Amino acid sequence: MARASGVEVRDVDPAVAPGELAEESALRPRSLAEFVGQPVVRRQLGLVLEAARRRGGAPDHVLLAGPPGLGKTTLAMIVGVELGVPVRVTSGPALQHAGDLAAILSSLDEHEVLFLDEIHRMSRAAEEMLYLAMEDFRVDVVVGKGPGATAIPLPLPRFTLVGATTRAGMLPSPLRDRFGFTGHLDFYDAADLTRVLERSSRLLGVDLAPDAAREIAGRSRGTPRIANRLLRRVRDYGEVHGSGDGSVSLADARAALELFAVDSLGLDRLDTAVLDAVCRRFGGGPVGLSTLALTVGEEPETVETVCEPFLLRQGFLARTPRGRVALPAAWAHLGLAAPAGAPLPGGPDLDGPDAPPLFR
Ligand SMILES: Nc1ncnc2c1ncn2[C@@H]1O[C@H](COP(=O)(O)OP(=O)(O)OP(=O)(O)O)[C@@H](O)[C@H]1O
Repeated sequence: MARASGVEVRDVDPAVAPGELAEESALRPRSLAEFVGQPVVRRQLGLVLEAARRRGGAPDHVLLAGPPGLGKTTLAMIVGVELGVPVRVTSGPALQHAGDLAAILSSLDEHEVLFLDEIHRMSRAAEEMLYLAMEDFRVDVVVGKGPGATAIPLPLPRFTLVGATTRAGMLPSPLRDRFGFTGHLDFYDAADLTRVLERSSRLLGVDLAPDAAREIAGRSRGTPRIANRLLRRVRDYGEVHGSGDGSVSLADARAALELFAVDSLGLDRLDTAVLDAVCRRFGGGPVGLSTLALTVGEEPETVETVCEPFLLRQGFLARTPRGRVALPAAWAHLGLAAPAGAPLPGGPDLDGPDAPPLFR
């Protein structure tokens, strides 16, 4: 945990080396004005916060949904900064007992923000307690056991819950319905990622050539966290093999990205393994999620939340009632010829986060 602008900021990114966490944290935008891209969510959230500020009250609960690394945690911290209140941080997996949640809720101060990351991974008991806390600002603490047990209502301060999830479709509707605003974060386009990289390189003191920034942006999988990570590797390359004066050229960027095996579209090892499995191993599919995950040696949830959204968005894969299928772009990217009768883009649109489980 680190304190910044009166807000507790916790950075947990297993993909980043420990020495880089402070740097990663330093790159986080601290206000909505600094937050690049996501114009719709920025304007919607800006309005919700401004109205609450004018009323002098706490805003409605906010749900932030989208793939990893797009800025959900960053926005949660910004909610605290914009409202001028502290943010308490916890996560779904940490709330396995209702008592854990009751302890956090009862220690909140009036108008504080509670950031609950991975909210879809909360236990059922904590989730039920949260319904009451969100709606009536109270929890019922059960005292005693069996028929003699009594529920003692404990009033809570008026707080704002900011929930974040990579699996909006997994949230039960009573929970979803209790959020007054849901912001859906989408992958960033290359122009916005270029702006993220310009800002980050300024903060890191790297003199990044504009064409080098565009090159990194185009290979960042639409994700600011990946853009920042690649920038650090490109900076390393520039320091060791480049001019050594803090400047990074397009040639440095290309050589570094090649060294770290980031392909022309930014697909990483797992993305490529998934495409390769669907095309080569399963003849283009359909193949079910568990079989696919087993084949590439990953957890189904990782394949589904980290890898697939980008591959679906890029038109490499489609979901059908019988499983994942490769689209022509996947075959072309792997340099393979699509077999006759391979599915074409524009088939059944069953790949949204809210698609019924049958289709996932
Ligand atoms: N809009 C943005 N502008 C500039 N930088 C951004 C933006 N969004 C995210 N970043 C950068 O990307 C990093 C990752 O963002 P963040 O941790 O908020 O993502 P997340 O959606 O919460 O990811 P996860 O689901 O994995 O927790 C941040 O450290 C920040 O530097």
